[in-house]
Amino acid sequence: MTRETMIGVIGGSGLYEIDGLQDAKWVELSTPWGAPSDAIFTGTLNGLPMAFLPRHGRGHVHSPSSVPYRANIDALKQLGVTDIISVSACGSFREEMAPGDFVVVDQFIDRTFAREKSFFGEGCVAHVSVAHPTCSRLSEACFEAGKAQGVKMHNGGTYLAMEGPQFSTIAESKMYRESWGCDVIGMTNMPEAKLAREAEICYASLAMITDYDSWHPDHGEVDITDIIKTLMGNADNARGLVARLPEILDAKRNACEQGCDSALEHAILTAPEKRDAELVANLNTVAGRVLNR
Ligand SMILES: CSC[C@H]1O[C@H](OP(=O)(O)O)[C@H](O)[C@@H]1O
Ligand SMILES: Nc1ncnc2[nH]cnc12
Repeated sequence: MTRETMIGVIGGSGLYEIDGLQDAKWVELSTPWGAPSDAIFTGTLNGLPMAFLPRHGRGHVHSPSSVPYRANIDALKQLGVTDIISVSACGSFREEMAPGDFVVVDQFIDRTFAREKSFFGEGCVAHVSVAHPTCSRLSEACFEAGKAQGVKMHNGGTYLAMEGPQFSTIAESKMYRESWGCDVIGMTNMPEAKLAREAEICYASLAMITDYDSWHPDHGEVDITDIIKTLMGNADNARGLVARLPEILDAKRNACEQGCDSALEHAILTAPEKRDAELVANLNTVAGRVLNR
């Protein structure tokens, strides 16, 4: 099955707008899961359709715990987004992953606990695999685009998703780094990546390193003022990286070889006659492909 590529960029802290889109407009959408974080900026970038959504809203209104993750993914899917690039500010647990570097994340440890994590539930139960939570084809494209942009890129890394909003204690930071083998830490990629998989959208995560969290003996504790300074430079590089994606990604593509866009094929366990009609109606955008056949 060939499909038209449409890129969705979720901009994290410091990335609230992108430029260079042709025929650009802000689109307001509603979803069964509430309103998305903000209106979505749509247009084409060098011939490729693109949608940009600031995760925290313009002006940074939503905290990591209150970002409407389900509404964001549903709204991007409504627009026809096939590939999500999630851009996030992160702390680093590795000396060699320095502030200013980007990491193409390929694994997560989810320590969040105060968020809705699934579109499914009572009356329509589904279990998708997130063993490989990011799309390798899309991640590779981000890695190449970052290198072309001149950013120091790291290919692969484990992202610890914490609830926040406070940063970690030194004991937590050392545990995530030494015992759990994590590479970076942030507050937002979970449940975002899980929801993108449930919605059958390819997902890649670009972690922009802003600090060394609190484990590093020479860097002291996380300082939000330093983070913001680093974010300014990072955000320009993130915009540059995104602008290079149309040179790398095909405008039409085949089904995802990894199966991101068929994740729901056998995932729904609830028998058709036992399904909750209201939930099924709410799932129309994300799971209509399998529920309506
Ligand atoms: C600006 S420091 C903490 C803040 O930054 C990250 O946001 P995002 O992932 O949206 O870039 C982190 O997760 C926290 O929300
Ligand atoms: N050290 C850190 N911990 C959690 N989220 C972050 N975002 C940026 N730096 C972070």
